[in-house]
Amino acid sequence: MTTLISGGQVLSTMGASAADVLVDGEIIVAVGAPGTLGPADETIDATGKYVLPGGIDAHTHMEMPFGGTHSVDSFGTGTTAAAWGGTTTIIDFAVQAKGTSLLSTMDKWHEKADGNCAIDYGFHMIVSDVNDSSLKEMQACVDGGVGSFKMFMAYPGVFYSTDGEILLAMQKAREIGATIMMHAENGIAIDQLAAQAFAAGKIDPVQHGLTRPPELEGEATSRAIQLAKVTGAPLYIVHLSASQALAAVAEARNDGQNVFAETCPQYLYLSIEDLAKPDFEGSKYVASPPLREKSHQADLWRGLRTNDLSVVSTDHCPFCFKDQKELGRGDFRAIPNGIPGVEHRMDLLHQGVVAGELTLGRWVETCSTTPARMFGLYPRKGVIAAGSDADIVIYDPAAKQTLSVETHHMNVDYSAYEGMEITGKVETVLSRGRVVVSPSGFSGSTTHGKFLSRDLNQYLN
Ligand SMILES: NC(=O)NCCC(=O)O
Ligand SMILES: [Zn+2]
Ligand SMILES: [Zn+2]
Repeated sequence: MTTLISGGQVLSTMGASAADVLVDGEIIVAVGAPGTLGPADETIDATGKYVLPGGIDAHTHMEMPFGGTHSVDSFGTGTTAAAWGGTTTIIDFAVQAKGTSLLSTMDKWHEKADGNCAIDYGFHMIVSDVNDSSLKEMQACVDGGVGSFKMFMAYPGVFYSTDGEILLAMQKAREIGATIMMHAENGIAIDQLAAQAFAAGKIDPVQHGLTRPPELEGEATSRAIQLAKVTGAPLYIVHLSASQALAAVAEARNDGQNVFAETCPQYLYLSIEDLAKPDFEGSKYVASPPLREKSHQADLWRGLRTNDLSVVSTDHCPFCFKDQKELGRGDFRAIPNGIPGVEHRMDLLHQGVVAGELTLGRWVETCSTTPARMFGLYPRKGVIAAGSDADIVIYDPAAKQTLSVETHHMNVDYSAYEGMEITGKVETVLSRGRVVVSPSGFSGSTTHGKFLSRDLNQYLN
């Protein structure tokens, strides 16, 4: 079966150019001047639209156990919502519980995801129990296509690793060519501040932000960078939110160190004012690192332009307001951490293009091409080119939409972006050549997505 996408502006990291795209089965077979390809079994008219590589969200948490509950999107509902929003690949986190092995964790995540995804998916591994055997197992994870390991300087007693444990994992990563991803917040200091606030009767959601000051993200980021320098391991800072952390990343990159960072749409658009909303509404915005003062946002947009921030991921981790966020009424420390967003990343970053913060090329680069390159998926994913998977988004840059819980497809009872007006909308999405979203609705299936075993040799290009 062949499909011709004709008349559109094909986007790459270089910007837009008028071209047609021919798909045969699951693969793009040609990209050519308008009118030069085809005929095909089916033609999709993309006149006036962008034709871009499907989004790659390198940071999601489907069905994640956290804070005594689970994030509410299953792999099925979460990947379906992702597809609606123009994301055709996710990389989710398998979570090692203390006392368990990395390999049994990987098996468990395969059981959850395999046969249950609407789009292709890979895994990173969260290492929360550093010991001789888990260090050894890191190589087996790499062999199983999982070559990136997230560690936490936050959440003492849960996911937290000491500096010594981080050093050991970084040494191993350096030895086997893997990447360490870091949740960089000083969790030991934060827990003291949070306990003091609670003891003083300060219980509201905004305290989550006030007790996690940006300096403690900056400090942890600098510490992770120094540990990476000593060990020679590449480092990827996840969900960077604060100007102080960005400055540390920029300095390391200027010095030529292999340090990379992502930010997330919530840090570009939402702020501590959302966390301070009355009637416990602020709980909808509790995530770590927390939403910051608005003054950080301009620095983050600049970081995206200068490539000190290389990737935009969502850190999609949805908990319902009712029954889940509610667990922390009376104690902000018990509010499950996470904000839903897997469906909206492409639209929200397109707003950056509309506002003049990003070029079209940078939109594609931060949301698709760079995550593909960094995590061993390029050129199979992240580019519209002959030989690549036909993961293609046809995007109408002039369409208008309003984000809302009433219209989104994520399995969560609120939208963090309720009422936000967006210019631009996904019109059609192909996942490996199959139309999964079109103006007639969702036509995919949650058995379509395949596990992506990632190639370490492609990492961090
Ligand atoms: N970010 C967050 O609040 N929840 C998900 C877990 C994590 O990424 O730290
Ligand atoms: Zn994290
Ligand atoms: Zn996360």
